[in-house]
Amino acid sequence: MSKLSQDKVRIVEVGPRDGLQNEPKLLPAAIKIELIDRLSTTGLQTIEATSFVSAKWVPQMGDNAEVLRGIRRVPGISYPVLTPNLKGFEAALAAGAEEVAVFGAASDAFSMKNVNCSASAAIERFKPVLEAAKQHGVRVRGYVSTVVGCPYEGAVAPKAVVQVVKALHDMGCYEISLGDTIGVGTPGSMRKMLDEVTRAVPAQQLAVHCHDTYGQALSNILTSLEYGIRVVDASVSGLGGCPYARGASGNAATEDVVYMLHGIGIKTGVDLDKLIGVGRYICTELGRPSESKVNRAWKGTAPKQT
Ligand SMILES: CC(C)(COP(=O)([O-])OP(=O)([O-])OC[C@H]1O[C@@H](n2cnc3c(N)ncnc32)[C@H](O)[C@@H]1OP(=O)([O-])[O-])[C@@H](O)C(=O)NCCC(=O)NCCSC(=O)C[C@@](C)(O)CC(=O)[O-]
Repeated sequence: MSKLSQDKVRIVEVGPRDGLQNEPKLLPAAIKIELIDRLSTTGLQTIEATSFVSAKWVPQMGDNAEVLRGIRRVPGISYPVLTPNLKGFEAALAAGAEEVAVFGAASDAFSMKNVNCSASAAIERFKPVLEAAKQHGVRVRGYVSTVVGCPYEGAVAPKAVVQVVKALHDMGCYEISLGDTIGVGTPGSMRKMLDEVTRAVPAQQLAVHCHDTYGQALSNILTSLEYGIRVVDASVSGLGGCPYARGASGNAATEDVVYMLHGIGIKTGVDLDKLIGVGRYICTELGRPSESKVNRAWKGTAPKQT
């Protein structure tokens, strides 16, 4: 673990999408834009802005084009958006997307609830997205949900995860994010899954996306670092969850992830003070407390770490 202290981790901030898609309060586009603009001042390099899915399915993302068009894009920061199919990709492209993400799952039951088709049918829908993205010079990230557990099928076999990860990798996704969608994973189940996935696809092309339902997200992220993974998804103040995984809480809070990584000596480029300010801003707008322990405890400076 000592070698880690020279390393860098890129954080993919998913609060404006993964966070807000599952907040009961519908925020106006102007607040979402303000959130993303404020996040752009914190040193984050990747901020997932919205998703081009059906507003009938996820009404919270119905203002996707307005949000993507409204943000102030900072050079050097990527603002990916979710696109489940070609229709979503075309709408995202028209609104100026330069990076998109396709999202598959390792469990059929979850895939049916989430995108109304099986896991393998979803992969088929991604093929034209990847082709169109290539033509337009748009980068594509891939997600695999339910990598350790599914809300409908229970434990998920690592082999099922490998199959989807490999399909997305072979299709041309530059990075694949492994989603513990319902936050049931532990370092034990993460290791079993990562043992097999990192044999199939290099750790340099993987990310982790750990929801914190059972309070294991930071431990699971730390476990993924042991495997050489250096991209971590997180949601400011731990906002959100997944609309098709009832009871799942939000992602690891970005503030907590940054605090942990900086404590190990890993660089993220993120200014924790600024990030905490953004977390407080969006929680005030949502009228809810922050899920970030660091945000709640912060008194202006980090306590001395030993
Ligand atoms: C995928 C669909 C659209 C399929 O939905 P469907 O009903 O099977 O689609 P369809 O092709 O049969 O079309 C039905 C209607 O939807 C429209 N439609 C078709 N595509 C689009 C589109 N892209 N954008 C807007 N509208 C669309 C289409 O035009 C048509 O409109 P109508 O003729 O009825 O007026 C639907 O199931 C859907 O939108 N699902 C939402 C999924 C979602 O956003 N889930 C949350 C994100 S995933 C997640 O959170 C997990 C992740 C990534 O964070 C990682 C983790 O934690 O594991």
